[in-house]
Parts: sequence; structure tokens; C-alpha cells
Amino acid sequence: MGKPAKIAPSMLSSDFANLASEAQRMLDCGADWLHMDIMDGHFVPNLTIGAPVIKSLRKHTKAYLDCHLMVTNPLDYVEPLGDAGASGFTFHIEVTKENWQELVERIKSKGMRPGVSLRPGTPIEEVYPLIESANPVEMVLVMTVEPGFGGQKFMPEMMDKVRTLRKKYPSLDIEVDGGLGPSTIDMAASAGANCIVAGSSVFGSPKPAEVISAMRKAVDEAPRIV
Ligand SMILES: O=C(CO)[C@@H](O)[C@H](O)COP(=O)(O)O
Repeated sequence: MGKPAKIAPSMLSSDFANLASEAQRMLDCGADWLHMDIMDGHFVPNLTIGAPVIKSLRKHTKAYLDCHLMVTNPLDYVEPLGDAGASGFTFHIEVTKENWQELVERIKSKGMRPGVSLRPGTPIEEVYPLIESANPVEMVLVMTVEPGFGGQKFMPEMMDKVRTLRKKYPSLDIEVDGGLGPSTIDMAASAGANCIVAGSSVFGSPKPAEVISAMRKAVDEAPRIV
């Protein structure tokens, strides 16, 4: 039995003007987590939401808010996001090589679950110290597109990173994000990913509950590589 599946619709593909009802619609369709893309227009060329929106959404739901920080200065977001009610706080290794220890400590002290993410061009070895630390991150998010926008094409070559991580760390939560849907889920699931972020495939479907359930089945029934 592998790690349980966590299916996390990316709210970036939702109708932001109706965020609370879109979130509830996803939960009613079987979502485990709500994936919240926080972009600063600097680390990535897109600007989305921040702590005020998380705070507003938190008033409408008790769901796990899986926040992915595509920002240059994640430390600045810890306090506001913790106070706003974020559940997970996943930062990028490319901007935290010098201060990830302090960052992880502060994320945990605000009651959030720390994760680390990496761009497609970043070698997987860069996150090992964060997993092996005495105060470790609890999830690795392997980007399967260049971060910044929904609706891009899945990069199958990123599955080598997932396989390597799963072999080395059998009980780690491994999340994948970008281009996931019915046609790519088997690649991610068989490589060992258990947390699946999906935007366009879920929100673009007339039957989102079926897409979510098919992705869960693929993860739960994937042949285990460890
Ligand atoms: O973080 C990002 C993009 O940077 C993602 O969460 C996307 O929003 C996923 O969307 P799809 O690729 O599934 O459409």
C-alpha cells in the first residue's frame, strides 16, 4: 500500500469571482485539498492572489488549503498566510538556498505544513538536504511545467525526478503539478506521485467528479516501485 492519494484541484483555473462556491464545488466532487497558486509577478510572470484571499476563503471552508508560493521572498508570506489560515506552505528551492532552515522553522511555528518545490530545470538533488534535515519539509512538489500559468503541456521527463524521490524516500508526500489529467495521470502515479494538482483537466471537464475519481484510482492502484 502506497501513500494515500490527495487530489488537489488548482483554483487558478476556477472562476476567481466565485472562489468560495468553486471551492465547495470541488470538495463536493471529491477533492481532498484545494491548491492555491500564489504568484508575485516576479518569480513568475503572473500575479495571482495573496493572504487576503486565503483569509476570505478560509471563512467559507475548513478544507486543507495547499498553498504554492511562486514568489521571490517566501519569508515575507509566512506570517500573513499563517494568520490567514493556510494549511500547507510550499516554497521554491531556487530562492531559498540560503535560508530554507529558518523558513521551515517559521512555517511550522505558524502551524503550517512545509513543502519545497522545484522548477523543471532544477536538479532533484537540491532538495535532499531539506528532506534529510532534523527539521524536514513534509512534501516535495515536482513541477511538471514551467511555473506561472495553467493549461500547459505535461513534461514526462520530470517523472525521473519523481521515481528517484520515491525510491529514496518511500513515505514522502510527492506532489506533481502541471498538465495533469486523465491522459497523464498514469505516468505520474506509476512514477510514485501521490499528491496530484490539476487545473484545466478538472475545471474544463463537464464531469469534474469523474476526472477526480479517475485520478484517485490511478494513484491508489498504481504498481508500487518500492
Ligand atoms: O502552479 C501552477 C502553474 O504554475 C499550476 O497549479 C497550474 O494551475 C496547473 O494547471 P494545469 O496545468 O493543470 O492546467
